[in-house]
Amino acid sequence: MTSLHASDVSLSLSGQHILRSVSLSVQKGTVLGLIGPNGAGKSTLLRLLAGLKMPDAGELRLGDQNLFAAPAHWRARQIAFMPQEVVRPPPMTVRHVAALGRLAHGESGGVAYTHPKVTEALQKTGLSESADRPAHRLSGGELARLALCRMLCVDAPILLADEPVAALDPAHALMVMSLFRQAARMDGKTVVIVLHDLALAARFCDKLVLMQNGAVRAHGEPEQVLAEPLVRDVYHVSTQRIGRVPVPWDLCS
Ligand SMILES: Nc1ncnc2c1ncn2[C@@H]1O[C@H](COP(=O)(O)OP(=O)(O)OP(=O)(O)O)[C@@H](O)[C@H]1O
Repeated sequence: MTSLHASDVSLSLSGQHILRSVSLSVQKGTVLGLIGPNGAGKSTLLRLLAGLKMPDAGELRLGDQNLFAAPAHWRARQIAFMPQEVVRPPPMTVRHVAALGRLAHGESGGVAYTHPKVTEALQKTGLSESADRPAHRLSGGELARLALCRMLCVDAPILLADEPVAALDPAHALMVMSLFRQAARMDGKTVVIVLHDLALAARFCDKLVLMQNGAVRAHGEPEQVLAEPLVRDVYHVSTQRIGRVPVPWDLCS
């Protein structure tokens, strides 16, 4: 049930084609990286996969269930979504903000606040010691980890995260990418992550979808998708390899 599929999905906004016949599948227990240049359509596609926006054409399915035919409260328990823009929360403790993730299960107040999933998510995101701090005073990177923590508190089988490591230092970025991989491998979650860091994409994702101008330019194993000619053509950069991991090196004219 927890595989996620987009079939021939298209969307126009303000008269512009934003997504053009996009198809992809993500299997349970795998991490899919969604990569591509700024404006390629990654966030828009992720919002569609989360059921937050309907396509003009095409179909989105969770297993064999049409995403938009299912009730919203069912979707809220199946899919946890971390948006690109992390909003500074009102004056509440870190644990209170994390516990908002339990609203998907109709849980609030003390039930949510003391839920074992909240304690576990705080620990996994390195926020246990900050649990009683005011969340609105956190740094940008700490806020990003809190958004991730709240997403984990939902305990949904599908995790969709839009640039979850963009604001993180290298240690926390590695920790979060390991966390996603572990969620897929150990807990059988279905994970889709929007990423700009090609090295992290190569190392931690099972499959990559490379988007360009609202369409899928390439999809498959990281080594195929991150082949030098393709990266050069789409991103206009050359790469140097550290082992099998490509690192953007120079701008190409
Ligand atoms: N409401 C809207 N109306 C018109 N155009 C929009 C709207 N929302 C997004 N777009 C356009 O759709 C395109 C894709 O945006 P999207 O945010 O999905 O790209 P992205 O690949 O996530 O980019 P980035 O890497 O910069 O975050 C962009 O050109 C953007 O300007």
